[in-house]
Amino acid sequence: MNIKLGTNAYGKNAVNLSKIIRHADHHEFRQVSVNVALEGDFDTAHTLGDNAKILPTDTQKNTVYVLAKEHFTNTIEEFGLHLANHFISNNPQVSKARIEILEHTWQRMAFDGAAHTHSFTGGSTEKRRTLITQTAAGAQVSSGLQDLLLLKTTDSGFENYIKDQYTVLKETSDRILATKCEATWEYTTTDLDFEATYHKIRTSLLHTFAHHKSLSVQQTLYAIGEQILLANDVVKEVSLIMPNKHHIPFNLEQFGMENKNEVFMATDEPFGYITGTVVRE
Ligand SMILES: O=c1[nH]c(=O)c2[nH]c(=O)[nH]c2[nH]1
Repeated sequence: MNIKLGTNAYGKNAVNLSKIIRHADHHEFRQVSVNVALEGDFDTAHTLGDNAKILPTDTQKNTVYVLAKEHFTNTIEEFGLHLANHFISNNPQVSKARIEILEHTWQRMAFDGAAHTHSFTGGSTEKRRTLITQTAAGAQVSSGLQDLLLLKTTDSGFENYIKDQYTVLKETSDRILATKCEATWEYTTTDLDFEATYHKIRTSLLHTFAHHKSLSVQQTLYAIGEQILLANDVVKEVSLIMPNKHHIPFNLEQFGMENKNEVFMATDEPFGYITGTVVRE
């Protein structure tokens, strides 16, 4: 029987790093979590225990902190590209470097419309994310966001679906639509204004969610992906995960009252799980 090593990778996950960027009149605070994964010629490490081609994950972790001093000054995309390039350029045994960066957002406190110089609020669930993959052929960047809570109180319905012997769900032309959105988009280039493009796409996502008259989560998902592609030539495709965070009308009739679509029971589980990728033909 012939046995060999299949796909493999190794690296350091959750390298948690925060950085103060000191500007003349205010501080910027950045907090990221970095995952490094390397693929390459590591067969003998697995089959013989020969570590001659292994750059320790501890060294990978240190590299993230050291390079952050000079090279984490801008977007997570630029920092990720620098890290990926470092591992590829300095390690001939590495054929692919994957750098994933998750950014937790902190906002400067504002008093009477003026941002405080060095105090921040955080705790939003939303995170910005990027994945850089670099091989000898070049680098590929995909970016996105996760844990973005979205909700609208009208302009959402769900009707005309299949009804079989197990269907009890009532049709509705007016329901709450709520989701915890995860979006990932693949860029066609590594040479672009990552900051401006990110904010343009995020705004487009919010705008479409807000203005779309939704016949289903599926339709809203497609509309968001379509708008992002229509407005951004630099985006190749968009993947969205939009769980349906149900708010079910509570039956007030059992207490002699009418529920005019005002009182709901928010249920965490089970939840609908709607995913899709929107691509150019
Ligand atoms: O937007 C929706 N899509 C579904 O597929 C679905 N299924 C369901 O029970 N409610 C909903 N809502």
